[in-house]
Amino acid sequence: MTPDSFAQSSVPLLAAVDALTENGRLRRLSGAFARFIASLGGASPQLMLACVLLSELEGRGHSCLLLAELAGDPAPLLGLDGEEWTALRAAVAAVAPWPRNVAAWRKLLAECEQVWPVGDLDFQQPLILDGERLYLRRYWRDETQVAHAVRARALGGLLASDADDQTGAVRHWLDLLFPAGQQADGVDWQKTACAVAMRGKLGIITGGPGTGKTYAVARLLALLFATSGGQQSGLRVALAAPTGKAAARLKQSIDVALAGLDQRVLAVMPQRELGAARTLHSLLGARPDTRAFRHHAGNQLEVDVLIVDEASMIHLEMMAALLAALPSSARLILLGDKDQLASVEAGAVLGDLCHHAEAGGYDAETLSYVQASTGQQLPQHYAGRAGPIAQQTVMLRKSMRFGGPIGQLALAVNGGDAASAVRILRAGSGGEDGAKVAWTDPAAPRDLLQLALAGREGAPGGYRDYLRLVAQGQGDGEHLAWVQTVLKAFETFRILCAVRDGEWGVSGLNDAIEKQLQAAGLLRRSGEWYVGRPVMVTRNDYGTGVFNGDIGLTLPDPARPGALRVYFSEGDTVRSVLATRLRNVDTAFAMTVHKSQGSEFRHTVLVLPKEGGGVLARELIYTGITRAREFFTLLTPNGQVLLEAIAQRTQRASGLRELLESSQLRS
Ligand SMILES: Nc1ncnc2c1ncn2[C@@H]1O[C@H](COP(=O)(O)OP(=O)(O)OP(=O)(O)O)[C@@H](O)[C@H]1O
Repeated sequence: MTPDSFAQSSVPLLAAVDALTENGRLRRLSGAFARFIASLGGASPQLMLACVLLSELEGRGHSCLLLAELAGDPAPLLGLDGEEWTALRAAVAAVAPWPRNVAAWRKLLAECEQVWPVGDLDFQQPLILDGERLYLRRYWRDETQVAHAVRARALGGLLASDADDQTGAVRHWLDLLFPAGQQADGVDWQKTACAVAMRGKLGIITGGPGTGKTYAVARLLALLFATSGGQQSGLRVALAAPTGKAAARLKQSIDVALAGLDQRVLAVMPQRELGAARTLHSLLGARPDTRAFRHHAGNQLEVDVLIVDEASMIHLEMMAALLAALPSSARLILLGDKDQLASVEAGAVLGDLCHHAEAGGYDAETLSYVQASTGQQLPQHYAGRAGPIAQQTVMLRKSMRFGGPIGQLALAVNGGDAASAVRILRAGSGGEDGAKVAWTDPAAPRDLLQLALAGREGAPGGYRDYLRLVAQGQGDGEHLAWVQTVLKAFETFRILCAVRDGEWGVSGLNDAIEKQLQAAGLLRRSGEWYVGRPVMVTRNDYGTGVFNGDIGLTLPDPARPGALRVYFSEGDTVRSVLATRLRNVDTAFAMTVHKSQGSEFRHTVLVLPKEGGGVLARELIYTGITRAREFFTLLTPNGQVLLEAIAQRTQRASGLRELLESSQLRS
């Protein structure tokens, strides 16, 4: 085909793409990306359609496009209905042959000028065809780098079970640190996790909320100090998490856990303070207006141990950057819940890393090391040959915090058992006031407003509490102490939504709640900024030092009468910024489940919309439930939506899992 005939043959497809874009069914970026690829020359309508799909999927967190989806029916994956997909397909088929199966798609794409089929000579084409996956070059590179780096860490320099001195020392300290013994299946998984993390340069500890990940990692730190010189240890430890809130929570929990250590262990710990936990952006040295970091392969971090919490929130690009910046001599410990929602941006790194965590899959070498270092024989059903990452991964299986209905509900949802989930929720609602879990069927959003105002009978929260504290003012007390009291009260209760738009979404509910609180005399709104306004930052701002996802409260500035500041809680400290300096913020009485990751509230309300589909899946419900520390309320105008969501699993297309297992890594 000549360039002109290429352009002509793409006209019907681009018209179909534009029509869907106008209706808000496709991202504007997707059509623009396909046009950009066509502008480089030689793009067939089939390739342009693949580009549109690839771009759409990237927006939904997938790192690649599986040719099997392209050859089958990708409509559900794209959130399109059958007719919309048929229109796109017909626009291609009208002018060019429609590839019949995966092999035909592979052949067609491999012949495109803008596609690099891995293994051929690389001309730096923007698209990459790797086996039966089509990638944007950036994600292919990130996946490859992550797989290389993680495998190298999992394989390199492992302690052997017969390395008598070192393994013996690990055993000695572990027996002291974990005297109580069994937790689940006759195994102390926390002790096992510490032993496995001591074995090499990678330790992955996954588990649901309250399974003691932080408790275990605090003991791991003590063990690392004890075996590296005790009080004279010069071990450089860094603590980090994807968000400021999660970082502050990690530091607080580690401090509490360290304080509870046995005196014999404390005696060998260095007296110096662990540094504050930082966000990954700050640890790596993010720079304004660029995706590059100050720390990278050529200027690595100066740490010996890096502990990263809430690892499920780390997206592919960030994980690649983190691994590049970490010296190979440093130990990386990842903590997180593999069943939570994956990162907002592309990738499902922790989920891919933890693919075998449930089953174990430990090989003979690992079993023998665990026996030598912990004195425990893992049950036979955890034995297997699951690859190097699985050997360095331990799943904590018993919640130390949730025994009651919230824990049971989370388990039922995670296991896809909708009937039990409904039973637990309904039993709570029918029971006494103050039930730990409850289900409310509102007819209209205004039914939610009472809950937003005052919580439910016997369960704490409602925004009334913190707003009353705001109204009382600081009196004769110290300003900062008052701010901390108000922030604490605000943190007890939160309304989480599954979706952003519509009357049951974040935007509709924020408006409605604001009006209700105003009508109740709890808010005095005048203009955009008002005393008591909770806000969420929607974009990193290096000038003011606030980051996407940070939540703050607007309160009077003690130094300037009439001025307002937004206060952000960070563990024991509070940061504040003049309200007028914050440009990218939303009101945050209601927030999405996605944005709530890394936070917990005493009472969490999860609001589901009237219609299912889209983002509504098991992981979202599970993440919402596990944000509740003591009380959970589900609110949905249509119970069917809950059932459908529990039945639906989120699968993100990625080649990472396969790569991690492969002994022949692409390069
Ligand atoms: N082995 C244990 N013995 C006694 N208490 C424990 C043990 N493990 C954990 N806990 C307690 O259980 C609670 C939850 O533990 P921890 O905060 O470490 O869990 P987590 O998995 O890090 O939770 P989250 O998901 O909230 O981050 C804490 O109060 C902790 O002190």
